[in-house]
Amino acid sequence: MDVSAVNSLSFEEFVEIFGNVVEKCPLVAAAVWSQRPFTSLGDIEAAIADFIDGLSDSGKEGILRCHPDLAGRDVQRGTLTPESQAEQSQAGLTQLEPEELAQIGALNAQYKQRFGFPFVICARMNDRPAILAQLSQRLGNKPAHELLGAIQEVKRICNLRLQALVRPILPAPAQLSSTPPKL
Ligand SMILES: NC(=O)N[C@H]1NC(=O)NC1=O
Repeated sequence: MDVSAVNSLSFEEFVEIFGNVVEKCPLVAAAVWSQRPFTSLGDIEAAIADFIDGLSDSGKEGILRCHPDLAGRDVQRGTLTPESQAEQSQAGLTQLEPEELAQIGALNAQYKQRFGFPFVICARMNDRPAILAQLSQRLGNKPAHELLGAIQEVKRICNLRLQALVRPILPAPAQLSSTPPKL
């Protein structure tokens, strides 16, 4: 759909379609709907980013806590959202060997113990080794720094989900002149 089609959606339709651009947080879509008309895909992204940035730390943590663990219980149970399923599958996280599952499970638990929210990373922009390396590396971050870094990842995931839903505005085609240029 293009941006003008987005602008013509009712509140209910908008939340139905955009309710999971931030995982399990339809409130984000509900909050930005009133900012229509949007001028571009980037404009929608910016409205969402502004809303998230305006949340308190506990609000940001709430957003992170709505994310499923990577290669976690929801993967095993088949209860991921369709978006998360596609992302985790693309990063190779839905078909891990038992040792890899145990390794990522232990690191996820350590991360959650340290920061109080699950490890979040844009799976589509990383492969399995990069995700494991980031998980180990980010465990060493200071909590305030990690909260902001994790929220950046939420925005990356959101941007890719938005791109799957909205066509960017294409530049208008150049006008063809009917009279040949004078030489
Ligand atoms: N925990 C976590 O990062 N979850 C996610 N990342 C991603 O790209 N999709 C998700 O559901």
